[in-house]
Amino acid sequence: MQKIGVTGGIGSGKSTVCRIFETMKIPVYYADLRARRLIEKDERIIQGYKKLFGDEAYDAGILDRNFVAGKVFADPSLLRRVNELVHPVVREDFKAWIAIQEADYVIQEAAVLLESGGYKTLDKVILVSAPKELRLSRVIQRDRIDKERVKERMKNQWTDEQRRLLCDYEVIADDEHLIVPQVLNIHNELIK
Ligand SMILES: CC(C)(COP(=O)(O)OP(=O)(O)OC[C@H]1O[C@@H](n2cnc3c(N)ncnc32)[C@H](O)[C@@H]1O)[C@@H](O)C(=O)NCCC(=O)NCCS
Ligand SMILES: Nc1ncnc2c1ncn2[C@@H]1O[C@H](COP(=O)(O)OP(=O)(O)OP(=O)(O)O)[C@@H](O)[C@H]1O
Repeated sequence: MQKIGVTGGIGSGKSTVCRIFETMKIPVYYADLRARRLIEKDERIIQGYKKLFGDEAYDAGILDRNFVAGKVFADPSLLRRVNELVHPVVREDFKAWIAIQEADYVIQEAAVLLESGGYKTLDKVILVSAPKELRLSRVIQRDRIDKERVKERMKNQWTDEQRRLLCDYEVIADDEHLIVPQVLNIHNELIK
């Protein structure tokens, strides 16, 4: 079974694109979503996060995400340590998930798939791109989050130019291109 990555910056439209693949019965592993669960369930991550941020990072088993986000996105070395804790566990979880899927191909959706090196075990990667300013305004509107906080995350992610060098396909998810036909074209290529 082919393993396909879908990546792109914060607010690019990855999840929207993946929902279109899902309507064609393609299973999608949402790495950010799974990571959120694993950060509160996997003992190796919990112990690691407590070491880095103190026991108070968790309240009744629930991670104080705002507190941790405020620290890691302002400190690249801390973010690296957090990534080193989380990404191997996500990779392991993805492997177990694949084992129970049945389809022509499966998708892993992740914002930092290239940055993390996770793409190396995948067959093809699709980039979902949109201009930075548009991504900013989408996330601010969707999450009611402060502009500076979104920018901080962007600083810790690659640019579309960097991503393009490693990706096999691109879905342009700006205000001018329709995404459904682009997704259909890629799907047809993949099932050939
Ligand atoms: C810092 C944390 C607690 C913030 O939680 P929060 O609920 O605010 O964000 P969430 O996890 O839903 O991610 C939202 C978006 O932030 C960006 N983001 C998240 N983690 C990272 C990262 N390690 N590097 C760059 N951008 C990131 C992505 O665009 C992502 O889609 C959390 O993101 C975290 O622990 N991240 C590190 C682990 C990780 O890399 N997870 C995601 C990929 S597997
Ligand atoms: N092609 C598009 N045209 C207009 N709006 C879009 C388009 N694609 C996505 N959006 C909107 O932009 C916002 C971000 O999209 P989405 O949640 O799919 O992005 P994402 O890349 O998964 O984001 P994140 O990395 O933050 O999880 C959503 O509110 C979504 O409805």
